[in-house]
Amino acid sequence: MNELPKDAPQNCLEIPITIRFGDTDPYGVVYFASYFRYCHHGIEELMRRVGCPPEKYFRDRERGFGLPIVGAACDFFRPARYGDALRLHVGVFKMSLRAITFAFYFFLEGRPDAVGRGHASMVAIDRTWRSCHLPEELRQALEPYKFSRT
Ligand SMILES: CC(C)(COP(=O)(O)OP(=O)(O)OC[C@H]1O[C@@H](n2cnc3c(N)ncnc32)[C@H](O)[C@@H]1OP(=O)(O)O)[C@@H](O)C(=O)NCCC(=O)NCCSC(=O)c1cc(O)c2ccccc2c1O
Repeated sequence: MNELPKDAPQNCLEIPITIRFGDTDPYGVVYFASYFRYCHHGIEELMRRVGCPPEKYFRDRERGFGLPIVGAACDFFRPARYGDALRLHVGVFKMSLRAITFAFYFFLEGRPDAVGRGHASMVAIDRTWRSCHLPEELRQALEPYKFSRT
């Protein structure tokens, strides 16, 4: 997403990522699909941090809603390898009444510039799998992590 700021804003949540052997390709470089798993991990950790646990909010049978991913993309600027210390910064790039776009920045220890950057969008759906309003308490809880709070 071209509109993503180059640098991670200050109000992101920072999460250490352990690179597992199985996350890498035959050259020991983190495989692209693993980054998407790290991104989802970032969403889960952010939701936990704001008091909206993913196990309750991803799929709530009682209230009848879910939060599927409708789009995701990542750019990779430098390789990360097995044994590297990776840090993920996750924040909310955009949030409307029905959809949230999270942004992700990956950093390696000792490097100021992100080695990878990406985004993923979730849409609230109702029991009929049509979009509906996000739970208001989730929107409010994520507000402090929005990139620009206008
Ligand atoms: C989810 C849909 C049913 C939405 O379609 P619908 O027609 O009802 O809604 P709109 O198209 O009008 O969109 C509403 C709202 O969302 C924004 N939006 C839609 N698509 C995108 C997108 N690609 N990127 C960004 N934003 C998007 C749109 O602009 C509107 O915003 P407003 O601001 O205007 O309100 C339908 O899209 C659908 O069924 N999609 C398929 C979803 C799917 O199969 N995904 C595959 C992966 S599933 C997955 O990975 C997954 C991950 C999880 O973490 C889950 C957690 C919990 C439950 C399920 C999960 C899950 O399946």
